[in-house]
Amino acid sequence: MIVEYIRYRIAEPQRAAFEQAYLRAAGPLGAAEQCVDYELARCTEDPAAYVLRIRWTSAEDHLGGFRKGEHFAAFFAEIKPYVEAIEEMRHYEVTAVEGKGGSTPTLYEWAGGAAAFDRLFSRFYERVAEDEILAPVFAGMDPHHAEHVAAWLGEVFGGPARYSTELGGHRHMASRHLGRGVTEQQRSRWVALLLDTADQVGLPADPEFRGVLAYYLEWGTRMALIYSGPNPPPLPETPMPRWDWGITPPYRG
Ligand code: HEM
Repeated sequence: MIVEYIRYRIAEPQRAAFEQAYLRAAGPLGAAEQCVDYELARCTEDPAAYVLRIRWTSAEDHLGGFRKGEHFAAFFAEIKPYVEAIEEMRHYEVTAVEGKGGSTPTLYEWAGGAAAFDRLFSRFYERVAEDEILAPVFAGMDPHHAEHVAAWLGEVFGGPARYSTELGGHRHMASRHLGRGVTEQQRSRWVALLLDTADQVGLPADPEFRGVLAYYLEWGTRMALIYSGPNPPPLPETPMPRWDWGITPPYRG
């Protein structure tokens, strides 16, 4: 991913036409498979100053793909009159300094922090031990298993990086499922029992949180099934997944 910044200086008489032109240019720009997203911002202190920010899948995709592709002509036809007004047009690499602010609580905070995840998984594995479908799968389980899975989900939901720094990280977690031959029946029972336990231990029941929780559990258990099966993919060397609210941010009415 690469970020392109284009800075314009547009005098007052042309501003409305300039923004209208970009509204039309946004059609072909947004249709391009090389374009991740884009925004045009106007400076509040100096309204002649505009910055167009476009995230491209890569600089090569931008220059070789988009510029030579089917959408460029329609895009450029709209913005051509303003090329002279460009003050800067360059690609930037995002550094390690990036992140989210505190305007939206993390899923971890919303759930109730470490105590909530510990409560969820300690109760869950008590119930697993009494469940005829799941008990055999976890018969030889590590005594710290519930605590480790709580640390995993806490980190994935935006909490402290304990699983990746102290407990082996993404690769280790995936490796713990290798060769276990988890069945679809076991997987779906795991999900159903965990969601029911979330009710039992009083995790937030709002649609947004529960929607994301169910989304994560469906994804995670299907990944566990794949890793436990006969042809597992290579173990992940990537950082742990980080889950977010996606298109359903928390409702605070
Ligand atoms: C979202 C879904 C899942 C998550 C987040 C998850 C998480 C984990 C983690 C973090 C570990 C390693 C614990 C450690 O570091 O000691 C683990 C191990 C294990 N998982 Fe999962 N898992 C999921 C789904 C499943 C499913 C569906 C099954 C089977 C029905 C399963 C069976 C096991 C077993 C048997 C182990 C080894 C337990 C032990 O000996 O300690 N997992 N899981």
